[in-house]
Amino acid sequence: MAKGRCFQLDAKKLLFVLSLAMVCLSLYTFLSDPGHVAYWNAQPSVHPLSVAQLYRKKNASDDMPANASRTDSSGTPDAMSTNATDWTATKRLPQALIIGVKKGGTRALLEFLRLHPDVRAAGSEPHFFDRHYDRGLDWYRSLMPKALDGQIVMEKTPRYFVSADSPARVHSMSHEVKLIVVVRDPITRAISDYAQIVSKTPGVASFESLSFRNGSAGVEVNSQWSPLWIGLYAQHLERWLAYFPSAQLYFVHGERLVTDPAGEMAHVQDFLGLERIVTDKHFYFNQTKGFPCLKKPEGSSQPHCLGRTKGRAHPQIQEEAMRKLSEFYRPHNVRFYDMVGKDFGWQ
Ligand SMILES: Nc1ncnc2c1ncn2[C@@H]1O[C@H](COP(=O)(O)OS(=O)(=O)O)[C@@H](OP(=O)(O)O)[C@H]1O
Repeated sequence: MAKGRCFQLDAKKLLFVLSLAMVCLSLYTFLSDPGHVAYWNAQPSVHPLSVAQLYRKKNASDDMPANASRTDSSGTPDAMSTNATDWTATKRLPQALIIGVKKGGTRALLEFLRLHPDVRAAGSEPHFFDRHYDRGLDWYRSLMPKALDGQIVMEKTPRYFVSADSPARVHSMSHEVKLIVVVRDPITRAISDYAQIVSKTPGVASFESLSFRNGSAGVEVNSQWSPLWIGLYAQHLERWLAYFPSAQLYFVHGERLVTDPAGEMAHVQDFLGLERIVTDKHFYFNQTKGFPCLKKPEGSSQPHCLGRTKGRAHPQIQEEAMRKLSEFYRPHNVRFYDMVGKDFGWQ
């Protein structure tokens, strides 16, 4: 009888141990399934390290960041991540915009910024706030590349700077968005704009004849002509300052972006709160092009210069016209320097 009871107790213990083992086994199987881990890591996935930091850790021996090694064709991180389930890339609205100016060097700036592992940028100009606003924010978001938490999403549309509706619309998307404007001597900018017009519309009237018209007080500057009107930076900036504090805007010196790209990029990275990863190591001066080019652009290991539409030959403008335009822009430029607290040195 006692023997039988003892056997009954042992059987109970055995059953208990077996059940415990089953529970442990199920728990182990559950946790080691990546699907479940991904579930627990479901977005928003906040990684304690920025992509730049992870990039450096993993590529300590390689001094050239190239987004290509981190993304597949859809822009989804792959090869770089040590554990793919740590990463959840999503499409987000931009936190920074290059809003202008047309012909200021906006494409160059965007391409330079794309070298940064913490930047994800839309390739073409969305023109959302000036032309396609009625398509809605979901449409706009769909144009953005996928980005990880910690990465800054950006786009460039130089028309925004001069578009009357854009400041209010951008503000209603985000009060905190960072705004970058690449500015360049308004006269050179106008000539660059004109060179583009000529390339698209051969036979167009001369720059001089479009720049001036007969007014009541004799020949006057035709400030309504778009290439000249865009250069009235102070006037356009006023509209943005009605919505955003000046600390939220950064003005890139367009001329210096050509002569000292790394120096300008240091300021831009600081403004965006990024580590200074894009440096002089990334640029070389291409004598044939006459501009700085990239040693290894995003998505390629080959040196790359911007295309033929960037760095066009400018027509020679008559001295008298240059003098009059310089006189015309002087007070506008001075006002602009006062507004931004920086003298760009345009004559
Ligand atoms: N690295 C590099 N390579 C080539 N071009 C460079 C570079 N950096 C600045 N720039 C200047 O960029 C000018 C074109 O400006 P944008 O890109 O803003 O033009 S656009 O508004 O998008 O059409 C373009 O103007 P143009 O020289 O008049 O063609 C260039 O002067």
